[in-house]
Amino acid sequence: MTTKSSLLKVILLGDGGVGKSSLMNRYVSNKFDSHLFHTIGVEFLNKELEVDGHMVTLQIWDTAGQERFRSLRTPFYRGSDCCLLTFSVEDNQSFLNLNNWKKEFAYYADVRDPEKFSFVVLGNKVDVAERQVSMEEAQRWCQENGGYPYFETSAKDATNVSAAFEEAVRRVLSSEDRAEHLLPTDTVDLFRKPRANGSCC
Ligand SMILES: Nc1nc2c(ncn2[C@@H]2O[C@H](COP(=O)(O)OP(=O)(O)OP(=O)(O)O)[C@@H](O)[C@H]2O)c(=O)[nH]1
Repeated sequence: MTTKSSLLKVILLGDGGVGKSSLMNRYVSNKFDSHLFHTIGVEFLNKELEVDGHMVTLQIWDTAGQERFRSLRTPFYRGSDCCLLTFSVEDNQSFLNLNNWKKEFAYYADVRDPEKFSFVVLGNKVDVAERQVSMEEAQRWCQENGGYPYFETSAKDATNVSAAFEEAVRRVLSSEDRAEHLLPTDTVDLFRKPRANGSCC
């Protein structure tokens, strides 16, 4: 087991109101607020965890999904190790918009090959009775877009929230340039080069 912790940046993207802030708060603080305000710009929280023997400091960036905050969020995409594309299963438009979110991320994060980047897709609010997006539809979209892992989550009742974030870490650690991600958190690598499937600041 490694004793030093690696720093990984994970970013949550998706339409306003799909539950990005709620997923982050559930995962980091194990709390849920049914009256959250919209995020303005970006916010981030850190969480330490161990995945398959690796100590990791996960830096989770929560972004504003509303279109009017686009220019405030996009500068923070660069350097992400994994992107959690989030929609709400009770809102079909938020599912249809996943393509736009993927494109926006790839453009501003300077990702050359989105099929190889570590995207994970979250269908949130599975606790609601009336869904507009089926699990099969979402899985099909993931298959057609590079075979991204798909998780049906609920920030409200905590379904699959930890599993989704842990999968994000596994994807990054098992990616081709794994060694690059194992820098301890107290190290600044001045020579860090842009990754083949992503970018860094
Ligand atoms: N039923 C249910 N409601 C949820 C869930 N997750 C979030 N919500 C509710 O959905 C609303 C929006 O949640 P947020 O977490 O603020 O959504 P967001 O994606 O961060 O929104 P922006 O900040 O505008 O981008 C809030 O009222 C939450 O309480 C969930 O899993 N189930």
